[in-house]
Amino acid sequence: MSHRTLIPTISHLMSLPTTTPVPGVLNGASIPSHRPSRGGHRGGPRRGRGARPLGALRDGLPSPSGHQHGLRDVLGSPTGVSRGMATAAIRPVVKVHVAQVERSATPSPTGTIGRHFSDKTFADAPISNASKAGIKHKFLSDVQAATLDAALSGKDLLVQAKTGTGKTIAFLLPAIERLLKAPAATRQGISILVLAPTRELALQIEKEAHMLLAHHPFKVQHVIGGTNVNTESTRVLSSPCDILIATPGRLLDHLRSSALPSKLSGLKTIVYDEADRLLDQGFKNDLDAILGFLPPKETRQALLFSATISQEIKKVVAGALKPGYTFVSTLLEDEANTHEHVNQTFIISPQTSFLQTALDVLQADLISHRSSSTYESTSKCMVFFPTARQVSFAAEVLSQLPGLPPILEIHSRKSQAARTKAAEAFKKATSAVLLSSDVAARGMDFPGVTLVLQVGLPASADQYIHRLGRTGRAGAGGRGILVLSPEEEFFLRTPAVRALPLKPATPPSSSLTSNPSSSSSTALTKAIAKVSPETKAQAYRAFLGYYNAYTKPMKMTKAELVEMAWVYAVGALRWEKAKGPPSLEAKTVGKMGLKGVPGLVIEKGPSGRRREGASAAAAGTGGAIGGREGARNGREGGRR
Ligand SMILES: Nc1ncnc2c1ncn2[C@@H]1O[C@H](COP(=O)(O)OP(=O)(O)OP(=O)(O)O)[C@@H](O)[C@H]1O
Repeated sequence: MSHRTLIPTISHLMSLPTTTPVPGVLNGASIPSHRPSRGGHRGGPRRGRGARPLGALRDGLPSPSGHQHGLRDVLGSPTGVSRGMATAAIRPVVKVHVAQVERSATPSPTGTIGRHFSDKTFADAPISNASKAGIKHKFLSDVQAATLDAALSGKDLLVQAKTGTGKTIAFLLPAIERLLKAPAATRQGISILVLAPTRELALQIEKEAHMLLAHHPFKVQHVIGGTNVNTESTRVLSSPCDILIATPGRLLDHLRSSALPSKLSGLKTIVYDEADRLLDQGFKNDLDAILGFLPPKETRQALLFSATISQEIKKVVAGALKPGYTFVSTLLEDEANTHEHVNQTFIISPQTSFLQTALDVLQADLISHRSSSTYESTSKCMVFFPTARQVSFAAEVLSQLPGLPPILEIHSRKSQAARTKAAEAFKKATSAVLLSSDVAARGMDFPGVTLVLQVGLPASADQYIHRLGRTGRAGAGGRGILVLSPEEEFFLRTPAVRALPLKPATPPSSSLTSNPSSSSSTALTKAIAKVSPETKAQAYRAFLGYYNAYTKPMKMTKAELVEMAWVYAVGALRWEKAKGPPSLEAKTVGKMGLKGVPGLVIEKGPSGRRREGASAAAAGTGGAIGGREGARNGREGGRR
């Protein structure tokens, strides 16, 4: 028997300017680039166009695109919207339509209470039997129910719905259905193009598409970075492909060098998954170029989906959508954009104790998910660090420690084969720890994640929300813990974060007291001692690069930042004090604006190194901070 409640789903019809942006150009010239007075990076650093911080460049992450905004801010009252949109280019909402979606507390197929599931069934939905046969779920989720009709009618949609509520089916299903109904003569080449910001997400969407296409004649393929471009090109061009799932950088490579553009001339639907991410600065150039190869937007449907809609996206959506597009949000007004069933806490800990705190939290989760009969644990944790290099360091340390489940790592410094392997292993694992940078922050659907642990400052409130969204998916429960240092506490005071139900937590036993004689602490110290100086030097450089972008909100001078990095090197990485700080390339120091700041060691060239300021001196290793990594990972739009 189902207990039913009526939950409003709010759909806004937006009127767009009479000045249509130039086809094929995102964020066309008609859209002013000034930021709204509200929103933007109120607590975090705001990064201007073209001014990507080094911390971001290092690991290839572009500027955080903005804060999470409450529904009122996104949709707004008429005044709120005009303020939120802040331009004449996108006019205020002219019509508000409040639909009702019936939610059901009927247990979902996974046995959990599906709080984000409607009581519309796929069996009764206006879709083909072939699609019905491919779907294993019974009830449509809120976002699926709220968007199906509009998407089937061919409208352009901008959709916001919480993480893990089934957005993938919400865009794939109607696109496939529309393709099915299209005259056979128009189904030439690639009809549906799905863009995703990371390779892992593209592969995951492809899998979901395979499931939906099980009883359809259509074929799906992917083009993603990190694999052989020529092999990929041959596969896509010589085999049937109705649906292409792509990361922007690699897609552009193909568009520029192969016959792919002609295969896309009949494109019917373009999907932007993690739309706010795809439309931010990190992908802008690639996206602009891609759209230049596609037929005009008037001839195709565009579906933009994300759990977060930042201020940035509001300024650029008009380039991707047709005028008169529909905005759908399944978030209720004033509702926090995270799941009620995911308990969120934070711990304040010095950065030098971060790894000990993480270890204690992981061990506590392991114990709390241990079966009293079999003694097996179902603890499955994702641990996010700000940079790829910090992930590498943590992985080298934690994988040496006994008593932990398998330690997996996924970040931009790993080969694609290793990344895919780690993602697959974590999907299948009953108990494991996945250490990750932001490459796995969005979209990834790992079943049964019991805990998301975020260690260190998240790049933005949105990024915090997306990372947290790796747990509590499809109505399941989960827990989120954020570990911040006193310097990073400003993050909690930013308006978007204050709106979240984040509560202080008592740190696990040994981490803050850091009793050096405790066995866990001793084991950790020994493990850190075995990590290579190069890994530590890279973690130091990455740390410096990342936090360099946050000196303003941390209310720090550059000299204090350098000092903080040195404390981190000695205290957290156990870098040998007598060696002096790991060296940095002069050009990197220049880019970071740290020239002349005391406490840095700058490489002079192949022959030696030069000290800046007053710290200890000694020989060290070379290596760039982020520029090279940024360039390498730029194909995913600068993901970490
Ligand atoms: N109608 C449904 N009923 C039950 N489970 C569903 C339904 N639709 C999707 N799911 C499952 O919910 C999980 C999350 O789906 P999906 O990955 O599409 O979420 P999402 O909203 O795109 O998340 P994110 O914002 O993190 O990208 C998947 O395991 C998917 O199989």
